[in-house]
Formats: sequence, structure tokens, C-alpha cells
Amino acid sequence: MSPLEPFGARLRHAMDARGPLCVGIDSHGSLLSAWGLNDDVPGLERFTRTVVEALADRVAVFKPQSAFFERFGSRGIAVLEKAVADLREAGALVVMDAKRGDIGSTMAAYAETFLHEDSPLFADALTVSPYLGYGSLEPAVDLARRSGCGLFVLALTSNPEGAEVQRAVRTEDPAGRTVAAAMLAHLAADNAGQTPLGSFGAVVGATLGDLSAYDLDINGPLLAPGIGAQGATPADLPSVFGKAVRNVVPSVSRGVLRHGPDAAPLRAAAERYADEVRAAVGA
Ligand SMILES: O=C(O)c1cc(=O)[nH]c(=O)n1[C@@H]1O[C@H](COP(=O)(O)O)[C@@H](O)[C@H]1O
Repeated sequence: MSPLEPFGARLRHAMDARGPLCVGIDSHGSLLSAWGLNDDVPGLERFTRTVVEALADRVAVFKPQSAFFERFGSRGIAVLEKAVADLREAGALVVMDAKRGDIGSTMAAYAETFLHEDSPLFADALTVSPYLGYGSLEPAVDLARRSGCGLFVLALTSNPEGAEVQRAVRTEDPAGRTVAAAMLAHLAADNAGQTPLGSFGAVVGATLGDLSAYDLDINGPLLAPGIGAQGATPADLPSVFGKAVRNVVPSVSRGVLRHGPDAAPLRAAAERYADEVRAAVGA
């Protein structure tokens, strides 16, 4: 395998060059129908192609949500494969949002699926769930290091239900940390010494309000979904992320996609979000 430059460095450069924004490709049936498309494979193909053609040459990061492609079976996955390849070809980074999490050889197989350059679904990074234990992610951490890819580990998710797991206090932890704080500490360890930015990111919802109880300084990217349809705005980022705000990758799906199907309003929406983020974080 010929490794790429590490994901963290590629991400920093992409956000400097194109602006600090990730556009999520979530092909909801309701969006397809709002775009005048059928909720079927040709509709999915047209929707995805439109997003790629409108935005691939100007947005830094894309996050296709695998579930919205998987729901059409192998033909939906073929649409996803082409989108990932086209986005990467246009110089964008692709974070595959598949939220995988398993153990041992099964986790290794998930890693091969998304993080091995010979895979048809090869992406720059993958969202993963650490709730079978952070150590269960090791095969993905190892392959990501070898291939120049990244991971985004669910730490403090944007949905209110996440708190019962993520904010639970660990009884065996001498410092009495929460589960999420322990995940952030693992990430900081995996990113130690990396410049300009480590490749192992955390997912931290932009909807969560004050997070000053958490050490978000993990020397890695903080993927921040929740802007737009879930109610957060770019202006919320400094108060949620504090000084770690410079490492935030704000992610917007419906907030951009609802402006389709024409390319010009899609581009204008993405540009507006990137400008608002720049203004909010002082980039
Ligand atoms: O990992 C994610 O991307 C994610 C984590 C999280 O805490 N909250 C969250 O909404 N997401 C994803 O981010 C996207 C949000 O979409 P919008 O609410 O339409 O912007 C969806 O694909 C979610 O699955």
C-alpha cells in the first residue's frame, strides 16, 4: 500500500484551502421528493450526482451517510462507490459515515472495507462507534495509520439519548471520568506528537451547549454535526468548543441539501455556511 499523507494534515490543508465545512450527503426520501425525484435508485443516482457536480470542486469535506445508500441494496452501494470516487477525484476529502463498531477480525474487515486503498469504498476517514470499548477499534486505528486515513470516534453525539451512555461516570476510573471523557483521552493519546493535526477525531455535537467539563484538546479534528436541521448554528461553535474551535469540522446535511436541486443555490448555501463558520471561529 502506498500511504497517503496523514489524514489530519490533509484535512487541515483542505479546510485552509476550501473553507471549514463538511457537507453531509444524506439522501432522505423526503429530500428526493422535495427535489422532484422518485425515492428509487434513479432518483438516488440523480440526487447524488447533482450534489457531487455542484459542490465537489469547492467544499473541503463530504460525509455521505451510508444508510441512505444501503437502503437500496447493492445498486445503492454502487451509487455510493461512484460518489466517493468522484468526490476524491475532485480533490475533496470523504468521511464515510457508517458508524461501524465491532471486535477483532470483524472490526478489521470493516476497516478493510473503508480504509484500504484497494477497496471500492475506500474513503479518507470513517465514523466509528467505540461503545464495544475503545480498544476494539484498534484494527481500524492500525489500518488508518498505514493508509493515511482517519477515524471519527463517537464521543458526545448530537442526539439527547446519547447522554445515558456517553455521560455515564466510570466507577472503576480513579479520576471518576465519564465515558466520553475517557474516549477523548484515548484519542488524545493516539494523536500525540502529530502535526499539524492528528488523524483521530471525535464526533461532538454542535447542539450540546457548554462542554467546558470536557477536555476537547485532543490534537485531532472535532466533527460537529447538528448545524442546520438539528438547530445549532455556526455562531454557537465558540461557546460549545472553546479554544478547540480551531479544530472543528462543522457538518451540515439537510441545511445545505434542502436548497437543491439547482446547483447555484446549493453552492450559495455551502458558501454561506463556510463564511459563517469562518466569521464565528475567526479563521
Ligand atoms: O456521526 C455523525 O455524523 C453524526 C453524529 C451525531 O452525533 N449526530 C449526527 O447527526 N450525525 C450525523 O450527521 C448527519 C446530520 O444531518 P443533518 O441533521 O441533516 O445536518 C446525519 O447523517 C447524522 O447521522
